[in-house]
Amino acid sequence: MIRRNASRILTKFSIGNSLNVSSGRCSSSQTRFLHNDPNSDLVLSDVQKKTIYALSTPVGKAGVAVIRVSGPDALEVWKNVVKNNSKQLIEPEPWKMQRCKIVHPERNEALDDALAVFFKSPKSFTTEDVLELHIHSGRAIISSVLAALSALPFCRLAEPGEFTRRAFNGGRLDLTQVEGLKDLIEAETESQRRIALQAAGGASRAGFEHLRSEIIHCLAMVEALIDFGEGEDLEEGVFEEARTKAIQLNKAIRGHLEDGRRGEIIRSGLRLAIFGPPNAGKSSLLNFLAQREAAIVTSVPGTTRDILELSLDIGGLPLIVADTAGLRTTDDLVESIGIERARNMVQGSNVALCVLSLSEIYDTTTSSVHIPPSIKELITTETCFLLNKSDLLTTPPLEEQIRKALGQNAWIVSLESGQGTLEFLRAFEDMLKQRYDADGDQGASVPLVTHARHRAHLISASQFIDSFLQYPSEDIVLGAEELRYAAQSVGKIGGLIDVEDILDAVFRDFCIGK
Ligand SMILES: Nc1nc2c(ncn2[C@@H]2O[C@H](COP(=O)(O)OP(=O)(O)OP(=O)(O)O)[C@@H](O)[C@H]2O)c(=O)[nH]1
Ligand SMILES: [K+]
Ligand SMILES: [Mg+2]
Repeated sequence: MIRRNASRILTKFSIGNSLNVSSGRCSSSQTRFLHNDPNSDLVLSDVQKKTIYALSTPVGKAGVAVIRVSGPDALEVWKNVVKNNSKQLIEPEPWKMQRCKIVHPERNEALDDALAVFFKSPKSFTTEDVLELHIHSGRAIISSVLAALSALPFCRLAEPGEFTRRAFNGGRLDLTQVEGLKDLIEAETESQRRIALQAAGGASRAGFEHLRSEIIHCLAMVEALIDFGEGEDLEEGVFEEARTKAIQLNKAIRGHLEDGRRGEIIRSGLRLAIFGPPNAGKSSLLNFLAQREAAIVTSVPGTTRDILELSLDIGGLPLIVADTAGLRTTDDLVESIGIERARNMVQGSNVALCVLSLSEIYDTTTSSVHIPPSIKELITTETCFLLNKSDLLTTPPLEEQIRKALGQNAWIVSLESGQGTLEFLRAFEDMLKQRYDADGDQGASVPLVTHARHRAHLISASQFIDSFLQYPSEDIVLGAEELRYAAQSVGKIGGLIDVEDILDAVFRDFCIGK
């Protein structure tokens, strides 16, 4: 009786492709995958079965190049090409580097003096048998070894990303780890590296898996209620408990969604817009940040017309810094288009830095700050201020004074003399790290959502949970559907579907049927 009910739950969850369809149930160590299209037949297709090889390092002259081989015949590849000095077979000792000669399988000619290592399945990157040949990196050597491998009829050249694809299919990596691995390779700054390493190492996977198992736990309560009914076999109050849990879960999901998009911003680069009136020193600031004469600086107001963007690493954060046209009313057609672009740039930025000439906005007699209306309309509570040209005032105000009018993120500098610039840079970096960085001790914690895809699935999970909460206890069958969809939405983030945890949750938490 219990088993029948349990397998009914299981059947409902058997969506997507199964690696072991005929066996019905997966053992807890096995993992099943939900591909984006649940009807696709991607799993273990012919493409997967063959042994593949590829150069894993860039082509060119260097000390070492690595050729990777993966698949059921990796050992066969070893036997054909990995030999000792007398061109005799070497027995592979798994996971141990072995000195060898790489030999052409047909001509028996030594191609290179090398190191080889055999990774026995499943303890390998792809979970298949893997062979790595560490050869000297030179065009002729690399092509002779690749040609030798192509002479083996049971091997073929790998498609782009195919090793990682196999690691995913084998359950070594989930989708967040695949994305993390790609981001790690592409990381250009410290914060990007840190965030990608977390994801590649499985921290995002663990976070999403936890969320999904909590939803499943909630679903299991509702399922038990449907199957056994409250009162007889189940304790009272299960429905309320499920609702309370669902409310908590939605709160947790919203917490992840309301992270200021830090993860996505760090991956793609933080957009910093420099804006302000003409001649304030906006282009001078860009040049200071870039440490080169990237933008034209002249005493002519309206020098910058179009947007000039540079990618910079500031304090380990990736910034896309935009210098913009000075904001003023003008009859010049070209300049007015530039000003329109500047406004859009400020509004679309993550951080806006307003550069003002201190002598023009600070009244020394009244100690007050006056900002032109064309600038004022673009200012928000998040706007940062750089009051430039302090050298033009005999007694410039203290930063504390101007912060009373402009907020904490305001600094006084002279980009010409260099006065205050390093202090500004340090404080500005700290502020950015506080807002965006994924460094545990410096700023905020590592964000869970690093891709728009994660966000979309989390939003739909949250909506399904909301729908569940709309149903009264008489309609829990319909409510359960919503929870099921919520779990699936979170499952899609990692591309993983593991059915065993549903059953575990049911049997662990309820004393059913005694
Ligand atoms: N005295 C003084 N002059 C400065 C300072 N910073 C910049 N300047 C000068 O101010 C003028 C304008 O500088 P830019 O950097 O071109 O100013 P901008 O805001 O980009 O100007 P537009 O592109 O025309 O809007 C140039 O002559 C700079 O040399 C400063 O700290 N002190
Ligand atoms: K100028
Ligand atoms: Mg300029």
